[in-house]
Amino acid sequence: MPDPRATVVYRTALTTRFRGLDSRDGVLVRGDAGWGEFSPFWDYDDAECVPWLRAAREGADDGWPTPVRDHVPVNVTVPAVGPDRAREIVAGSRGCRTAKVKVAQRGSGGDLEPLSAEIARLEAVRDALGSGGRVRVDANGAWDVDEALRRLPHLDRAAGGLEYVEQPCADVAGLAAVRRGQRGDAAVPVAADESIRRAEDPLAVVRADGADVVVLKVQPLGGVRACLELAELVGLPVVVSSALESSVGIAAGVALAAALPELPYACGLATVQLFADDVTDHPLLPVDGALPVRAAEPTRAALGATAADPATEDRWRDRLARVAARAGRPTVGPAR
Ligand SMILES: O=C(O)CCC(=O)C1=CC=C[C@@H](O)[C@@H]1C(=O)O
Ligand SMILES: [Mg+2]
Repeated sequence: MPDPRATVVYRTALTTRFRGLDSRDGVLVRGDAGWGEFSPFWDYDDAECVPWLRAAREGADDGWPTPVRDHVPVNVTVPAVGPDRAREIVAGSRGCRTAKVKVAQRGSGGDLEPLSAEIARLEAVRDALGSGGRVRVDANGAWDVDEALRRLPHLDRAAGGLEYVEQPCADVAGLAAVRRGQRGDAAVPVAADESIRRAEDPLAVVRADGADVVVLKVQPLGGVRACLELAELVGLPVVVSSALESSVGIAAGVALAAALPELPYACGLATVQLFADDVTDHPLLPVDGALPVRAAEPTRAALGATAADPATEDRWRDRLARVAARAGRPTVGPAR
């Protein structure tokens, strides 16, 4: 096993296919302040990975700002699964009172999932949550404006009321058009995710009146402090969400959620539930629908169970070295 005081490459299967992935991998880096995670998805190029590395180094070298709360309410994340599995995921969510449901999935032929399948999933989620719970959907930018306006009233009804729709369309103009195009009294609020984390100018969506809520993810946005600054500039309610990390990366999201002055919505940080194995014996899993505000310390046994195969290990070490060279500072920890 690699020296856990330096850098460790992990890999785990996912319990349910998510974002087209059946497994997740990344690097944990250790510094004077603790642990950080560097785990950009493989479809991100080296330039896009630089903020992810900045976030990992913040966790390892600087630690987190002072929290203003000691727990963070979280949502259960329901991938694009059938109604029975959706019900099971909500029932096993450790008390989450909010569910985020993936919609607008494309099949292998490129066709959008039928509306009837999305309705069945949402009805099952509402049934499992009961009337007091909240339901939101995430379309990951896959609809055009007409498709969003056509589907949203049906999904809103099936869910017994949607809290918001995350990234219904790919671009800022589309988000603004979805906000404008809905009937006033039945309008589903719009949350911007990709329009913040993958945008050259994350404030463009705010200027265009394209969002009611913004989703902030620590790694792609360059760290907890960078997100706190962005939240202040944006001036809209913030939902902190994961980038599907191990408990080490989730702890950074929790640190952000804990430091925000206001936290009106449940956060998308319960995704360790999608990991078959975690890097610690004390995973950041919800208790009564909330995560405790604390760090996550990798443990020897868990690192053994999640140790990456040599090819994955080499791939990550090469990527880390390339991105570190771009970022202008040496890789954290000694090379192998
Ligand atoms: O917000 C959540 O409930 C969980 C995190 C989540 O949905 C995501 C994590 C990682 C990649 C993204 O495609 C996805 C998202 O779009 O928000
Ligand atoms: Mg999203």
